[in-house]
Amino acid sequence: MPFAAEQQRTKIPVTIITGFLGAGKTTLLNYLLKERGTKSIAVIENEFGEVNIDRELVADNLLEKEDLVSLENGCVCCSLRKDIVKAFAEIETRSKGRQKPIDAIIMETTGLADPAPVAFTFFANPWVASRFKLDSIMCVVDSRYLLQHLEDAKPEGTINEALQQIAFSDLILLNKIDLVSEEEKTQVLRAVKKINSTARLVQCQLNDPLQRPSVDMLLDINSFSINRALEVDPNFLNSGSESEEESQSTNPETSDSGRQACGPEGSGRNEKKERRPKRRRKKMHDLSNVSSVGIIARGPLDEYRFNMYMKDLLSEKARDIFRCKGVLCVHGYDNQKFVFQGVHETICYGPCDQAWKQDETRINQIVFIGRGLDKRSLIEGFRTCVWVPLPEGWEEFTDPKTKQSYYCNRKTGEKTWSRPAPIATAYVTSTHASTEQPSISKQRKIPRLD
Ligand SMILES: Nc1nc2c(ncn2[C@@H]2O[C@H](COP(=O)(O)OP(=O)(O)OP(=O)(O)O)[C@@H](O)[C@H]2O)c(=O)[nH]1
Repeated sequence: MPFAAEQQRTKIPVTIITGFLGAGKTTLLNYLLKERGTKSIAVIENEFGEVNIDRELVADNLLEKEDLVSLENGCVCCSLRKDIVKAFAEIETRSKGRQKPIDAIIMETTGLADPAPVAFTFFANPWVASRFKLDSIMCVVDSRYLLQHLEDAKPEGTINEALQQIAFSDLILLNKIDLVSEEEKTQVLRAVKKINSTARLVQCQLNDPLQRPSVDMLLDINSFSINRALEVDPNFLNSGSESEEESQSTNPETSDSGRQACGPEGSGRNEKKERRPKRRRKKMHDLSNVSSVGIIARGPLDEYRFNMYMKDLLSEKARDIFRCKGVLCVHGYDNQKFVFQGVHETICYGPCDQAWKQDETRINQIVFIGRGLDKRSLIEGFRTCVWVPLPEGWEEFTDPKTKQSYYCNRKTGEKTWSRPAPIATAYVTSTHASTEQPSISKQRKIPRLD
């Protein structure tokens, strides 16, 4: 075998999973991990919000917990670009202790990431290029919301993330076909083909074992093509912001390809950049009006209150809340852990496969990602959902017809539907608050709200 081909063969294939918020990327990742057979797979998980729910949802499908590297609270295409190289280095270091070497890496990007700069790392950084090859960029499309996301008005000169993700992929999974009519599906297919007519297109329902593509169709398929990337963006190979020294770096510790990231904050002015020759102006990745609010609350949730809170919130804000998800501890369910998943107004809330472990701290973690989020009212609302014991004299009853709880004061005879509990003991923290850090989540550096 010629040397170049042999070298290519021994590189670890990397699959990038892209797709808008809530499209089904983690569902796909978990499916690939469960059905991996004898392959040993490492995962790079990138989460936009500081509260990392996906790590929790993926962890149980890993062979070893060391197989997961998390890049949190930012986008790999923006502020965390330099961290991609470090993540690869981390995987290489960790895999040295393994009996079986890593066969493949899957990187799940945030739903707001532009895959182009991530792909660029494979060509710009010689250290990465010598060890890893980009096998495929796979885009999971949410058939129900794609058209809405494509229509989103974006400021002049900025990218539409949903469009860019489709344009840059070589395999497109048209997911959630159970949620659209035939006519809607035809419209979505037409829109996808208009953006990208060359990618392989597979219709699927990733949450249904009978409607998923086989793993062989998804991993180690060698379908990324640099020529196609250049067709989509002739400037692709200039698209990074690496300076000459950075892109030649063979040491991942010093690699700093994220310094001049896309987006208004990242278009940083350092001297190196100003000395470089001018390139054709690229579209920016502008997330200035999009934010995430992460909330961590100790103590079980009152199920009824939480339902009401979400119902009220989504009846007003469903279009702007792109995504919410959480792991919850609900009062009255012993060790049962709950997962909450929301994509705009589509909500799914149910028991998790795993129970709370004996020594696990029972906390609720929830994250909202969206446009123009009102952080304080989200947190205050969530605070009222935390369950606390009833005050002296009050008892809880269940209405036999509606099955809804109501409360009765034994002494005064007063009745009420809403829980008459003081909520001052509720303990809620926000990832965006500014005061000091409580003990509950030390390693995540989440500041305390109250
Ligand atoms: N109806 C339906 N729901 C699906 C399908 N695939 C995934 N889901 C659900 O969609 C929700 C979001 O799925 P995830 O896999 O977490 O989406 P994601 O793209 O990883 O989300 P982010 O990481 O937040 O961007 C979950 O409730 C899934 O169970 C599908 O084919 N049909």
